[in-house]
Amino acid sequence: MSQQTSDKLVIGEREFTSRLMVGTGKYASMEQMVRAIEVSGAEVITVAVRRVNISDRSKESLLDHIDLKKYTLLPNTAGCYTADDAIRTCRLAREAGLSDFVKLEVLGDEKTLFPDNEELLKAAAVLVKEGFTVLPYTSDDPIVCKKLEDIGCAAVMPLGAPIGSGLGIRNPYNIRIIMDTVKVPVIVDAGVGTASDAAIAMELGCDGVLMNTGIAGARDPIAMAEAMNLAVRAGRLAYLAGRIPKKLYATASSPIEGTIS
Ligand SMILES: CC(=O)[C@@H](O)[C@H](O)COP(=O)(O)O
Repeated sequence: MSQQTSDKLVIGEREFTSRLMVGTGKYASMEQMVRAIEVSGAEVITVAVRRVNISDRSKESLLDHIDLKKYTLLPNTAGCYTADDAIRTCRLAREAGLSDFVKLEVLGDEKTLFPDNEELLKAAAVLVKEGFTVLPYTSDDPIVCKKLEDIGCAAVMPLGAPIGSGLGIRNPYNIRIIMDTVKVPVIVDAGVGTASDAAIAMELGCDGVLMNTGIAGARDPIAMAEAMNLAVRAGRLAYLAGRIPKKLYATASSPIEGTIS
């Protein structure tokens, strides 16, 4: 079996072949979103619970456009600023039959959209106890990630950069420390701007990448979805293959030993 087919991403009791997770916001149309998701090869799709009409499922909803047999839905708590609000949103998502596999976001402020880690830890503790599989969006802080793992989160999702910024992986050193610190999967979430950002995250050894704006905001979202698909797979393969050590000086590519003088 090749590395590509045997190399699964395992989160809690779920298993995935693709290591790319994608969002559903900011597309020009539902048709464009559906096509981009398909081309991205993603199996996990995150949807803001606030965007789903859960009170009246007879009305048109974002979910009408997603093949729920094909994709794993990851409801998220985008727009929640307190633990209570995020907990309530997850409960609503579960009661409405969306999923108990949730991306937990508790934001600190509207300008940075950075996580409020204090509220995040509170919400994660409650939701894990209630049986949710919790994937928390957090800052790139190894101590917070360790606390989230100890609480029982199934993965940690440190930001690469602020949501929607496209700044890429701003602190690869912290991401590496997080990977040394926790045993649960590390999924870089937010800030990925282009394919090389995704490849860098994967080459660092991250278990996956979650993104939305980098694809939906591109001039050609379908082409970018394909680029991200390839970049995540290329980065993963390069990580598994093992990069050569960096050296200051040259080493000849054609060795001189054994040559005919
Ligand atoms: C879709 C979603 O969950 C976002 O909140 C996520 O954090 C992605 O961020 P980018 O839009 O920067 O990729």
